[in-house]
Amino acid sequence: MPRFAANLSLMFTEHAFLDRFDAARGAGFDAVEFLFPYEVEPSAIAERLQRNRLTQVLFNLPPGDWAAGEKGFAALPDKFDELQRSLHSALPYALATGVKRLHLLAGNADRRDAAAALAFRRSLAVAAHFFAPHGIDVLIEPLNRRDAPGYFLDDVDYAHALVREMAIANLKLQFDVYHCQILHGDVTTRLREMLPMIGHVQIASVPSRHEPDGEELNYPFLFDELDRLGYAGFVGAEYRPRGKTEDGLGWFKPYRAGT
Ligand SMILES: O=C(O)[C@@H](O)C(=O)CO
Ligand SMILES: [Mg+2]
Repeated sequence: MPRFAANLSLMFTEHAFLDRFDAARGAGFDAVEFLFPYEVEPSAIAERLQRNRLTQVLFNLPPGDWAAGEKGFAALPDKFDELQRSLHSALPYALATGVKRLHLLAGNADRRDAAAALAFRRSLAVAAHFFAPHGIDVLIEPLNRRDAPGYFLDDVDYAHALVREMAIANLKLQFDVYHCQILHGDVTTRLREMLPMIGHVQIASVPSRHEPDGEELNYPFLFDELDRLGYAGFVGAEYRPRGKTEDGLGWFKPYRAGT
């Protein structure tokens, strides 16, 4: 049975950020993820995780000015210093939360630009090397072009080939089913092919990015497929609830611990 993590940047937003940990536990989750922790002290997050016996499964490395549309720096040759500083800023959060996966954002750049592609490879190697002594994987995630126009990493096959080719033990693919379905389709075949490189899976319905309970994809089939493939990682519920988060958890009921 897949192990689900509630994404606290999108779910339980009825509550203040720190109170979302309590709400996730109350709804039966054992694990959480979120986009960015950087506006809260690491110790405050650690305290909520401990109090609720929650596993922190993922968060993103700093993105730059997110509100202004920045989405990281890894593929931006002129921002290598900023990339390096961002690794240091994330480390105290990683240590306090015990997280074992960090998503490295690529930034807005053209994938066909040789300088951007080279910068991306260099950043991946540097970030993976930086976090390896802490037992932390660095993940890259292709985003669809409708939600993230201009984003460097806009192709799942390219990302998978890159991770395979670089062959760094703690560099992995973050396979967001929602983005993959919008970019390419053929999700099941890609999961089968890419599983050895996959460090994290995320889900949402397509096209609405609401609860994973209908629309284009058959999630019960995909969850069973992850089991058939022997996927041992987490599945991040990264969706925007249609209404109150608790009211939309019907999809999760069969997978709740103790049910
Ligand atoms: O899918 C997404 O949007 C997220 O996983 C993310 O990290 C975007 O930055
Ligand atoms: Mg995602």
